[in-house]
Amino acid sequence: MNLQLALDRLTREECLRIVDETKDEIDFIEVGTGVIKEYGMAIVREMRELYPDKAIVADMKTCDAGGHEAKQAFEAGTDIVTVMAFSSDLTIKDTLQVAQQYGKQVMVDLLEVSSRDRMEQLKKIDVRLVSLHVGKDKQQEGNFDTELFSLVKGLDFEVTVAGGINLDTLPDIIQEKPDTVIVGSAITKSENPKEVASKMRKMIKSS
Ligand SMILES: O=C(CO)[C@H](O)[C@H](O)COP(=O)(O)O
Repeated sequence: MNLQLALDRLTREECLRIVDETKDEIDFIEVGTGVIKEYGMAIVREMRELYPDKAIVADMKTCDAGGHEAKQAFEAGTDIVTVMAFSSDLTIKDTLQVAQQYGKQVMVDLLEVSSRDRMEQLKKIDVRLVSLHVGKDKQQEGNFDTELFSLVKGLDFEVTVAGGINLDTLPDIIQEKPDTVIVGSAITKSENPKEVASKMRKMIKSS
């Protein structure tokens, strides 16, 4: 199981400081959507140059022009791009095709998707990696709930999970054995990001 650090609602300087502090505790660096909107591909390129051996996720949250946006992010050095599950199949297929050309991956974000039919369709178009996700605004009604795992039960996806995950909720999530746990604010907004990331890493790696 991997730990992915999500960098959201942060300045470039804060992103660089937090990654520097936590780099030994995390497996993936996620450059968040808002950070990309602020700094563009330049910050993805900068992370690639600073951390050549770390896996980088560009949280593009693409919902159209999939091939073009994927190419932008892969050219900047990312390993994984995100595309929304509610997008047209054509958008997802184009994104997958570009990822294949670069030898990289696509993570399909399941934000607001609750239908097993959609999951079956995603399987049919060869989606491999999905993200069970409770969005930032939706977190006002509650953080990631393990009930969400029912959406992917019995389907052969690589599964990541995200949505307000913290030290208290992590143990129940680990029980469900996702491939990757994505954590943002519980680490980035804490007084000691390294300490929180380190505790999470220990819990994840000892499971
Ligand atoms: O994609 C995101 C928001 O849309 C975040 O990266 C993801 O939810 C993880 O951050 P947090 O732990 O703060 O919820």
